[in-house]
Amino acid sequence: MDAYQSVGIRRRLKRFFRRDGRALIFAMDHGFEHGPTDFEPVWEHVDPRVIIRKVVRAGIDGVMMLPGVARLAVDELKPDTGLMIKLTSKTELRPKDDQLLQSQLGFVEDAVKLGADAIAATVYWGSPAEDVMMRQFAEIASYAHDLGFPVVQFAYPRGPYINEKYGKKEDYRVVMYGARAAVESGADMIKTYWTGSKETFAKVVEAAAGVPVLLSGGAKTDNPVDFLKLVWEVIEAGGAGAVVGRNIFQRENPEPFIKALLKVVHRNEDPEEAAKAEGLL
Ligand SMILES: O=P(O)(O)OC[C@H]1O[C@](O)(COP(=O)(O)O)[C@@H](O)[C@@H]1O
Repeated sequence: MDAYQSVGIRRRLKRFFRRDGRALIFAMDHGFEHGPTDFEPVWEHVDPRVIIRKVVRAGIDGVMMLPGVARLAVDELKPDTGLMIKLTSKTELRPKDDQLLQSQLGFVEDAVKLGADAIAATVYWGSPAEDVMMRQFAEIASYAHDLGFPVVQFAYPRGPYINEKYGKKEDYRVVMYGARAAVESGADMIKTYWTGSKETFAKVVEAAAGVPVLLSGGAKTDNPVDFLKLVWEVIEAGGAGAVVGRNIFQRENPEPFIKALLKVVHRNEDPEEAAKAEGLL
């Protein structure tokens, strides 16, 4: 018979993933990680209530945010919207070299009190501060699992040695390495970078050995169809979906775009067809 924790982890993961095993999750931790200037393209979205109301109305599967934003905006969520609370971040105010460390800013109990369904933390694999983040993730994951909560690792390789040896953090060998390190350190869901092709992203998915790999959205694309095509390739490569921030909240009217994304993620719809159906083309 399964331990209570295992049942809890399975049940809470289902709040994000539909029967197809895929999810589209909205990322809303930028006010801290990048600063409020990230919202300048559509300033009204700086109020988390405003943008969370829109993404929930559009049918998003889950949302990710820091504890303080959850306190402001969770009333906008539907009962079945998955809530992911991230417990680490860093500001862009600290010295550049220190930005290769994500620090812990909240605790597992805080996420539990807020009604989280999953708990997230970032590890910058390859950073000079990798050791600190490994320990941080281990402590968060161990306690979260004890309480029956799944843990999500934002596995973001970055550091001087990576650039020296591989040239860029998006090299598939690096991304694949980070995803595998996330699996081996106990992650139940992984978010990472696009590797440039379906073939190489498929290797990242394979290296994750069945732990769902989701795309980290990245900077907003001018043409929304370009992002829809990127997500389509992720799904074709075996990815489990995407966690998207700027490509949603930096668009004036994000709802049709989200609905098109949901068609691509959950119905394998052709990106241009999905865009047309939502009036984006
Ligand atoms: O590491 P970067 O490139 O600064 O981006 C970090 C941001 O990207 C995310 O992981 C995903 O958001 P985006 O879709 O805007 O890239 C956010 O959760 C996080 O704040």
